[in-house]
Amino acid sequence: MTDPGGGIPDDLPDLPPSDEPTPMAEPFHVIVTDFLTEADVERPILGDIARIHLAGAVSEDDLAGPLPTADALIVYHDVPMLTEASLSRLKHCKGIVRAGVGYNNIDVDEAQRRGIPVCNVPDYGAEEVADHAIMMLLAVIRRLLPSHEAIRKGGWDVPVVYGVPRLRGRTLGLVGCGRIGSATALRAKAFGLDVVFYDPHVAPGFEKALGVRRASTPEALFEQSDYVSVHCYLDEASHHLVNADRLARMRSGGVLINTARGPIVDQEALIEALDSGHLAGAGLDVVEREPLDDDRLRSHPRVVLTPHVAFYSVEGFLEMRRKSAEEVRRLLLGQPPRCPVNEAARRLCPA
Ligand SMILES: NC(=O)C1=CN([C@@H]2O[C@H](COP(=O)(O)OP(=O)(O)OC[C@H]3O[C@@H](n4cnc5c(N)ncnc54)[C@H](O)[C@@H]3O)[C@@H](O)[C@H]2O)C=CC1
Ligand SMILES: O=C(O)C(=O)COP(=O)(O)O
Repeated sequence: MTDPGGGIPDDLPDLPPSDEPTPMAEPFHVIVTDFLTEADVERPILGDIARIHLAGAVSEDDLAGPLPTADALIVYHDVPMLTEASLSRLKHCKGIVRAGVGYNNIDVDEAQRRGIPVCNVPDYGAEEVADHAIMMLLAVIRRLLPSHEAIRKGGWDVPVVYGVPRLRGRTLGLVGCGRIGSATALRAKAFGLDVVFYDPHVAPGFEKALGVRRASTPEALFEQSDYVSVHCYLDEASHHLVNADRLARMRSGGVLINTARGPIVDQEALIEALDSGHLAGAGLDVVEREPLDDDRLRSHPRVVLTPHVAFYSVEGFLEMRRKSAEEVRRLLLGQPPRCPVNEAARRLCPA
């Protein structure tokens, strides 16, 4: 897929300073596993030391041939999972860079066992995702799509909004309050929402600094919330964290927004809560299996869907590509990486 808003940015970094190691006679081999169809951003950053191969893989099998030659990988999201099978094919890989925040599509533990450093790009599109979450909340609550559809069909259907609640004074619960959760909290406060979060890993006192409240358990969060927006990462602990029991604890007429990862929400439980009327609606940028294969969600009148695009802006996407290529450059040259996610990568950082 080609980035529709892509192109070469004006502010690409200068060529490497002359005290860097001399480029090798035999260039490194960087494989971009999926998604990209042009390396116009990556080549100016890596071209003096590496050849870039766009594998265009849509399944792990597609990577079987190219992987043994890789000195580094840039991984997007189209390959469903970079598992042990793929990692075992890497013979001299100096590092894997996930071009994005969530690295749940890479078996990081297996990479660790093999001593392969893994890094991500955690800082390129938090504001876009927060904007997207708020947009979805507003669209669901203010019934944007039914209104729009009615007009498209020739109507001017005022009753479509009857029953819409006032936003100010309601409570938004955030599951996870890291970069994106915090950015969503700040936006929600500007709308007059009371914000509460559940996040077992953020430091005490964080809530005061942000001007929000903290719930001590997921149950407490759901019980206090009219609306819930999901912003944690996907791991074993957060898989199906949003389940039937917790949805039932939400105030009636609630709305669930998920811009994080589909499997954090039990999709069956969500559909039941929508169909029973307990939930007034949902906004989903991510679903359990992508692309969406469930017609009940696709055609649901109170669900707003987008195809995993919350991160996207022209500027954010270019920033992510540039930061990914710069990280690969550091790994290839044996320099400390900027954003290590496993111990093998952290070991390259000075103490
Ligand atoms: N839809 C999209 O386009 C995008 C989605 N994402 C997703 O959003 C997630 C969050 O991104 P950031 O805020 O940048 O990450 P972050 O690492 O800054 O924040 C994640 C927060 O979730 C918390 N957390 C982890 N497990 C939890 C649990 N079981 N319960 C409650 N909180 C928990 C962590 O303590 C952390 O504070 C990413 O991991 C990624 O999956 C990220 C970028 C774009
Ligand atoms: O950066 C992230 O984590 C994202 O979700 C961005 O989208 P992707 O995962 O690349 O489909």
